[in-house]
Amino acid sequence: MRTLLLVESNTTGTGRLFARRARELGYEPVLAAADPSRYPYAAEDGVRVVQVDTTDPCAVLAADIGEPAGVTTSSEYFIPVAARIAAKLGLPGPDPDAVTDCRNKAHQRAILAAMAPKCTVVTSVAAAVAAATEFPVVLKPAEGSGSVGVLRCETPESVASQAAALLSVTHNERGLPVPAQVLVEPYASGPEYSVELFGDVVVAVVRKRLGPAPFFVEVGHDAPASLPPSDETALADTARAAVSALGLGFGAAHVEIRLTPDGPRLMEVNPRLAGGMIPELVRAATGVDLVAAQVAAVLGVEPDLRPDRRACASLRFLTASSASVLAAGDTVAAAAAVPGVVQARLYRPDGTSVRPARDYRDRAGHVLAVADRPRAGRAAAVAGLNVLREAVIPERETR
Ligand SMILES: Nc1ncnc2c1ncn2[C@@H]1O[C@H](COP(=O)(O)OP(=O)(O)OP(=O)(O)O)[C@@H](O)[C@H]1O
Repeated sequence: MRTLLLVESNTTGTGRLFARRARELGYEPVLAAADPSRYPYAAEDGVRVVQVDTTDPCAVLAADIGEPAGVTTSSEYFIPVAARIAAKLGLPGPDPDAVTDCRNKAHQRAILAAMAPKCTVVTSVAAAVAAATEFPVVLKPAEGSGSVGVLRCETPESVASQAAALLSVTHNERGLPVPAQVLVEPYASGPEYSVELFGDVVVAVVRKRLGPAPFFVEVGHDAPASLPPSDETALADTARAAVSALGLGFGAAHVEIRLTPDGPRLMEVNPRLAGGMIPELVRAATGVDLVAAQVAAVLGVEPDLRPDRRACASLRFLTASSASVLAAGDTVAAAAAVPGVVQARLYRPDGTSVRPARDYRDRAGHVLAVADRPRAGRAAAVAGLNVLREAVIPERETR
């Protein structure tokens, strides 16, 4: 049996699509997982799961994984392990050292200094306060994703408390150790975009919408970004240059860039597909299936990156503005029935508490809309979100 080995998966968003796309290409997915209970979709979709210590490439190779024809992951945390396993098996994949280094933001900033905000890497609260000379600054952990722990700070006091909070974290949400390093950077102003690259092909430039400061929660995305061609070219050139400088270039890369008054400034290069349903957004806008392309690339199959449409797709995520509880009622069906909306979802069951969002984990659902024109796409997504929002009941109204 020809198999695709998935080394863990993301738990939200596009995780289960990797297994589905493998099957569509004629390969059977096998999911290696330390804790299979994270992935209810595996049982629902009949995906074979092998329980193993996925932090150790040798342990995975020694497990009952058959003879994979390709290896990949949709989880940020396991990109280096998947790359090492692919390399050991002589299968297509990214350079393991390049993806390992890339996951450390301090390393990234050192390589990409000319393209990114000036960054100081600190290991103590006092050093963080000393590094914050002009406000606002942004503090963030050296390793992480989904904007977890990323905070805009306006005062030395908030720098001190955020640095202390970040330095007290020793393990990430998967229980893996994280370096005791914090980045302190000047705040770069301007709208933010992501360039969705595949190899050196720009598949899409996406406009990112953020929730209220001091957090950086992605609350919406629009594709295409509808920029003047010169700005689009500047973003694409910056993304390609960054990926190349980091020694990446295999498969998908998700490159986040702010367009500041002084030109493009890199926020981050991710050596993977975008999360946050962006691959679904890109597929709705262009017809290019980035998940299928990534699965094809690791299997050594030519990925199909040809767009077959020019639609305008908009995603809007559901968040709460005060402490709330979810009660779906008929809101999902009602939001899905809004003209232009092609997908509406709530992520958690009735009765789940929802707090104002600090990072991606606090998002409670989303709406995806498609239209012929950018403004119509955005309007449909907002209209759908307004309907879905009725599922979020402020706690004060439930007392
Ligand atoms: N120096 C900065 N100036 C302005 N905004 C910043 C800066 N650094 C980070 N941000 C904002 O915070 C967001 C998250 O930062 P970063 O990408 O480093 O964290 P992350 O946890 O890897 O998030 P993600 O997985 O969403 O990319 C950025 O997309 C950007 O909006």
